[in-house]
Amino acid sequence: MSSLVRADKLTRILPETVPVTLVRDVSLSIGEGEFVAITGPSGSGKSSLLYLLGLLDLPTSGSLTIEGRDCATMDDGERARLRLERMGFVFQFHFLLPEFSARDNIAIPMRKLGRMSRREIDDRAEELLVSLGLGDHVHKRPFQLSGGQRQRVAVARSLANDPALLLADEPTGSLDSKSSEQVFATLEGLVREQGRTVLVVTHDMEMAGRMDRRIHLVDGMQAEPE
Ligand SMILES: Nc1ncnc2c1ncn2[C@@H]1O[C@H](COP(=O)(O)OP(=O)(O)OP(=O)(O)O)[C@@H](O)[C@H]1O
Repeated sequence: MSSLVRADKLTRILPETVPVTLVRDVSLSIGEGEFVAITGPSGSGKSSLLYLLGLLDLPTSGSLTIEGRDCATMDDGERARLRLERMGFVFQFHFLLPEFSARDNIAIPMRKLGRMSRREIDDRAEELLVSLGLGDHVHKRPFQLSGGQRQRVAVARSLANDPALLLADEPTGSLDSKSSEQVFATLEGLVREQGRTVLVVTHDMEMAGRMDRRIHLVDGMQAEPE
């Protein structure tokens, strides 16, 4: 299995008067098609690690390669391009634009990438919605959808540019148990049926147990899962 993400002693320290360590010496390798949980107590650095792996934050030291490319040598524009082309993000809150339909929300990253015609973009957005069981909701706006449906639209949006890596930060954290299960099943399907690579920050040990493996953090450092 080739390594999609490789981190070596990744460390992020905030340069406050008293420096704050968010992540310290995390080394990992994530292969294509893996479904990986990032777990740990509240405040252990899970989101901070995900932001580093997703190039949303920069490490203080250590190295990170994505698809064999050293991220330290990239400028802001190159990192933004890599995120847009190769990564998808899902957060605890959906961050859909309220005035746009489900389809038009999904179109946004494709328009930004600028590789397809408007027609192609609309078709792909609809296909993504259909593939996630949301074919009846193409033209609905976020307020017309349930919490779980909105989050699945956010998952569809994260897939818009066909990312190699999907990063999700507590994607079921604000959902009821039924919607959580649907969103989790959607993410699981992306790995098991489409061979995508998905990293999920989660507090939910039952969900983490259904994934391929766990990266467990305590005080910003890797630890054995309890
Ligand atoms: N900008 C910041 N300034 C100061 N401290 C911060 C900042 N960002 C994060 N922290 C602290 O760093 C630690 C790690 O935060 P992080 O959000 O990564 O943890 P987490 O494991 O994702 O937590 P949770 O499960 O509660 O979301 C926490 O103690 C947090 O309070």
